Amino acid sequence: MQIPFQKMNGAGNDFVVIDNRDLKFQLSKEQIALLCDRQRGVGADGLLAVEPAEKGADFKFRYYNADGGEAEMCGNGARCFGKYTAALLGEGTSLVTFETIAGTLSAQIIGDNVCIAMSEPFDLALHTDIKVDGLDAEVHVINTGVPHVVVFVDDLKNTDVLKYGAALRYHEHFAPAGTNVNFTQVLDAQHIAIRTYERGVEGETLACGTGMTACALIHHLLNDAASPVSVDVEGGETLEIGFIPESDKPFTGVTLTGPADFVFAGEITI
Ligand SMILES: N[C@@H](CCC[C@H](N)C(=O)O)C(=O)O
Repeated sequence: MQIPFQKMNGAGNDFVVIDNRDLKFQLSKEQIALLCDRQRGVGADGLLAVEPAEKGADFKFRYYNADGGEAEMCGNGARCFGKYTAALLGEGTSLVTFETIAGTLSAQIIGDNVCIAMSEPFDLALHTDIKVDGLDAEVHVINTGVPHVVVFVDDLKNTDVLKYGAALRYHEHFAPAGTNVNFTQVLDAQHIAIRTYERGVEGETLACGTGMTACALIHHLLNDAASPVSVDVEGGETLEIGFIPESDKPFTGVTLTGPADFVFAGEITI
């Protein structure tokens, strides 16, 4: 089977994007994992497929992790998907809507950046009693489209993201679905840095959009940060999270703004 693809990058989180509007590709988990394999395939943290909308939006968004498993949403992927599908709709398109498992979202193209209107967060739990050996820090939980754990640390650079990330990702509390795990350091009231262990990649990625959203929102709840919060990611970029705090639910109006870049286009036979 020959598959034309576009390789894209959102703040160092990279994706294979395929146009499947005619649903001609029915890829298995193994085939998706092969496309994402950095030695045997194109290489990426995940695969995005553009499919026809079913609920009135412009498109349907499908996201698969590098292991071939489908996830509900991907923040950096959503920015890449927004930029890719805006180009499909024609030059000058600045707003695209798409259906994800986490709800219908929109992407606004603003110069080189893309701003995603995110789904309403849920499953918020601050100061949980979840513990892992050797990690002396509180664990906070929130779902920003996919499940996330947030741990505040004083020394992000020297935090063992792989060890503690894997311990929390596979913690019985989150079984069987598992969770993504973010370590975050407060730089100042409006500025944090994060490193993320991603479920489905089973390692650290250079950025995680839903993860930085989770960290910024919990930074607001615990430390009273105002909107927007700037977030430094391991890939070197700084992105912005906006939100409207609510009295009767965690947040509305959550936005994720950052880069989305075309890297190269190609065709692969699998
Ligand atoms: N890279 C992502 C999140 C992708 C999904 C995640 N690995 C999961 O399985 O929940 C992002 O930018 O949000």
